[in-house]
Amino acid sequence: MAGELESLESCLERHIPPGELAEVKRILYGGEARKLDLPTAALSAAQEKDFELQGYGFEAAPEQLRRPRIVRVGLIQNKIPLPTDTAVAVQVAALHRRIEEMVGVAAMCGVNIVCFQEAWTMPFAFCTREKLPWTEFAESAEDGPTTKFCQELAKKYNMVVVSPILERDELHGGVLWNTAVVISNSGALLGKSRKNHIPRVGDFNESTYYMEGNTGHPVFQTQFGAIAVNICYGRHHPLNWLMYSMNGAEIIFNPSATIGTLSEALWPVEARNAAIANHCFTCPINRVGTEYYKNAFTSGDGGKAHHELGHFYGSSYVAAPDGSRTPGLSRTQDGLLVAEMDLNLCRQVSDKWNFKLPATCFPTHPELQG
Ligand SMILES: NC(=O)NCCC(=O)O
Repeated sequence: MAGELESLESCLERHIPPGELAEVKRILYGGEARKLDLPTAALSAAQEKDFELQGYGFEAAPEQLRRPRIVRVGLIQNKIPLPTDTAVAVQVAALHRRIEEMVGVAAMCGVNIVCFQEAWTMPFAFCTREKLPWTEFAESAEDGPTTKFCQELAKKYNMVVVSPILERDELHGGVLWNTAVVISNSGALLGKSRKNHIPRVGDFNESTYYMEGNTGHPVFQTQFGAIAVNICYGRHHPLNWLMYSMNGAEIIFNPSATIGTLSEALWPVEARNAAIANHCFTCPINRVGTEYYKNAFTSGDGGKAHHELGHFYGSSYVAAPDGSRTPGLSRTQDGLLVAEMDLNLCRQVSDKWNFKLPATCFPTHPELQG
């Protein structure tokens, strides 16, 4: 990608004197994250399939009464492999193939829960405001081809799969939603979580297609921990994270599609702050690359019509409740980030800092009491 910075981390590594780098990382990231020793076969497969693979671990203190609750999550960010004017079914099939190879590598790395980027089966075409062919990418969350594909992956690899798609709810008038489908490691459908804050900012014209979701703040109990999905724009709303966390989420995924000129300065702050404020792990994932549309569209601001929404800057990362975080994946390349975490850290940090407890105990807020 000409002219795009590869990543903030590679820039720091290149330019900060080695003697000061560790201190810079401590201040910026809460310390040097422990690098996971990933299998050589996985590293070679990632290289061969042309995507970045990184792995980091978060520690918790040993406890007397609870065993460590170790889980590995995988975050996948990717470009669309084909031009946006390729036939819909061909684009979907190419994305399925790409994700299949990346999930195969996640399995080699022992990933228990994998999450893909927002609307992963399609270009992020909502900027265009055109209905066809983009609405043809919508599928049933319950039994659409993508859910069936993910169920096969889940069973094959004993992995929970979080699959954010454009949903068509055939049972309720064929209405569209922006939805994350959650599939258990057994392959069973655990449920779905609909995006509950819809952007009306810049060229993010998503309300032309779907409205605020009606599924509340569901939390899914998986074999590996309690998870929730706060889709993209929901990231900017602190109370949204709070609600998932109050409902018991230990890991909150944030599958996104966002561009450098709009949100890149917010990206490292918001999900990380949510992890701190809510004593949980957060996992923001952003797509990569620039997607080109044959028909130009305007921004409704008197400016010139254009063919691109902007550069999706990747930079997916994981933040822990103690405020530490992994480095981000590349700003320009497909990537898989593996993070190992001990979920005991959530309660340990909660007991230490107590950010949430006063609100739940405060007698003038009975609505917050269980
Ligand atoms: N996909 C989406 O909601 N994008 C809006 C922009 C942002 O939240 O950064």
